[in-house]
Amino acid sequence: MIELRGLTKRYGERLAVDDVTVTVRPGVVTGFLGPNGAGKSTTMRMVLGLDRPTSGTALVNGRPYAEHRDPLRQVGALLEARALHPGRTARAHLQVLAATAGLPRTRVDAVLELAGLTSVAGKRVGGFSLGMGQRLGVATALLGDPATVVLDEPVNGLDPDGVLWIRTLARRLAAEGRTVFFSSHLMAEMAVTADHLVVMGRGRLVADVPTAEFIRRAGGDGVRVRSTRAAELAGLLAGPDVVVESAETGVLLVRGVGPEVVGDRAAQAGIAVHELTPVQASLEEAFMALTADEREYRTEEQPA
Ligand SMILES: Nc1ncnc2c1ncn2[C@@H]1O[C@H](COP(=O)(O)OP(=O)(O)OP(=O)(O)O)[C@@H](O)[C@H]1O
Repeated sequence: MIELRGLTKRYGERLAVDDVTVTVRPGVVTGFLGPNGAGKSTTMRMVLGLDRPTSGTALVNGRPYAEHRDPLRQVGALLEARALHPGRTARAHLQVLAATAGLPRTRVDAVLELAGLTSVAGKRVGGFSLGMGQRLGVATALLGDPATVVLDEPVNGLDPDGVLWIRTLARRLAAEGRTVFFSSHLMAEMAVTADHLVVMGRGRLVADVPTAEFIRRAGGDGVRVRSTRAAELAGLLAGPDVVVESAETGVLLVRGVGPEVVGDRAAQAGIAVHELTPVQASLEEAFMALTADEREYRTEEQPA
């Protein structure tokens, strides 16, 4: 579990993280979204004790990171900037870490296997591709069999196989009851991987909601209806929770009721319908709508 309470980080005049209070729960995959410069990396660094909050607290499994006596067993992290000794093999890299943290050597082979790196375990990491380096980063994060896993942009540089691997792994780790908190710029990836979303914009918390709810808030799912009697049908569908828009002549976009209701009402009135298509709002649209203010502000603030 990660608990942020009034978490704030100021760099000179800039409030990188502004009074953020949020709980990242175990058992679900939580995605961390926000435009560039929103404060995601700074927040993750404070969770991991790499940056000191100006005010507020960041607790991991009930304590600040620095107060844990066995930090690698508590939280595993993959951060964007990783320093790897290029001359070391993948196995040696993990063995050094395991020895330093007092972890059993068996964990090294276990995470090499988990990350699909067993066949290249004896190769020097200096020759690793970005994707292999990313897999080694994830293996490193999981070395201590941690209850909480923090991954900053884990799918960066991964091929489609690697992306699928991260998705499956994140879901498995959550199903095992761990807290999984990961950031990504790939909205489509978030939509299929994250159960819950924490969204930041300009240092502030913009949303802390289930993924489905996030999409619904920004317009939600709808039904596209085509009929020569569209205006008449729009009148029949009108209601307090129903929004009917007309995208083009003879076409309606209906929100608030499902395709069954639209079809039934049309049939009852004897109105022929030539198209009835459920339309899902994309996570990308939802994200853009929710963070528009934050991005506009930043553009004004930092002219290119
Ligand atoms: N060490 C630092 N000194 C000064 N300002 C910093 C420092 N680290 C971050 N910032 C500023 O704090 C703000 C938040 O940055 P941060 O890297 O946390 O954002 P982010 O959401 O991770 O962005 P990105 O997606 O681009 O990585 C930015 O305006 C950044 O310029």
